[in-house]
Amino acid sequence: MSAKKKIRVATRPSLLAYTQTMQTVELLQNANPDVEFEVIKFSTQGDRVLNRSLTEFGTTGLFVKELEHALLEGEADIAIHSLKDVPSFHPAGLKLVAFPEREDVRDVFLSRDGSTIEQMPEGFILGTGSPRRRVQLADLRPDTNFKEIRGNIDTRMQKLMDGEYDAIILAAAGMNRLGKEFQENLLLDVDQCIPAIGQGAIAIECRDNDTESIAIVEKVNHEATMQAILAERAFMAEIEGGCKFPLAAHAVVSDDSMTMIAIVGDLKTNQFIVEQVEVAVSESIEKSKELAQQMKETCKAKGINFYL
Ligand SMILES: NCc1[nH]cc(CCC(=O)O)c1CC(=O)O
Repeated sequence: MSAKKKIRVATRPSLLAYTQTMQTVELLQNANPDVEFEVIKFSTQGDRVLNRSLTEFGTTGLFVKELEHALLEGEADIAIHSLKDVPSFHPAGLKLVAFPEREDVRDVFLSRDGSTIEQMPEGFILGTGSPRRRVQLADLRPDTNFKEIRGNIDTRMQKLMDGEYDAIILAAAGMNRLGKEFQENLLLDVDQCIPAIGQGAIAIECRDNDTESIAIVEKVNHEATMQAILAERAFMAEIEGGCKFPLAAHAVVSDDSMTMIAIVGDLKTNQFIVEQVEVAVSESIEKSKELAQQMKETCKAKGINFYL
């Protein structure tokens, strides 16, 4: 009998990254019972990786570079990412192959005392570093005092409990994957706070010439998820935006139709524009790009400067 095929899976070591990698490996294992999967953690430390990848891949994608480097160097066969962290520019030789079914796409408004956003006291302190969350929350509650926050989910929740903030915002997907419970009424509707491009989705990346790994990985792809996120990312690439200015797009595919709701804004003034389209799935990529162009024009006409 021939030896079992073995696939080396690259993950970041953070609790969320590792947990969602293990959950994705379980899907892969069920779909490929004869394959053995070995998970390898690649930390962000190490000058060799950092120096090389910074010049090779530019300055975005801080959470994916080490893993992509491991793929290119043949130290791993597949890499598992939060799609939200994967920039639209894609390095040569690699391919995003599969996107398992998306988790909850919504953001959670996590307050220290369980109050909803409507119930918060005047001038409450909200911890978020995301321009996307900031402009939308400022719209819902113009009296919000924003304060920068960093760190992983546990760190952020601890800072909330310590009283540094009255509320914070986290993606429901991360909370769910870590098994952290929260009040259902703290979930923000998609039209209250449009999620980030790719939010709630996992991307599995391979070397583009590694047909064997690609065949194994493709089995866990979820078609409707893939169509939706490819449309969101086409929109993002056309806008040419990262996470420095307020940008959001969320697509839902159902049967042959796709709806997309998107915002582009200006962090200086908290102004933003919202657009919604419904198109046939067959033209979703094209129409998403058109929407991006059209929104850029609207911003120009209204004097909204989103390139900062
Ligand atoms: N920017 C960090 C990040 N990247 C992916 C997730 C988890 C949720 C997801 O997979 O979309 C988070 C945390 C958060 O925004 O709360």
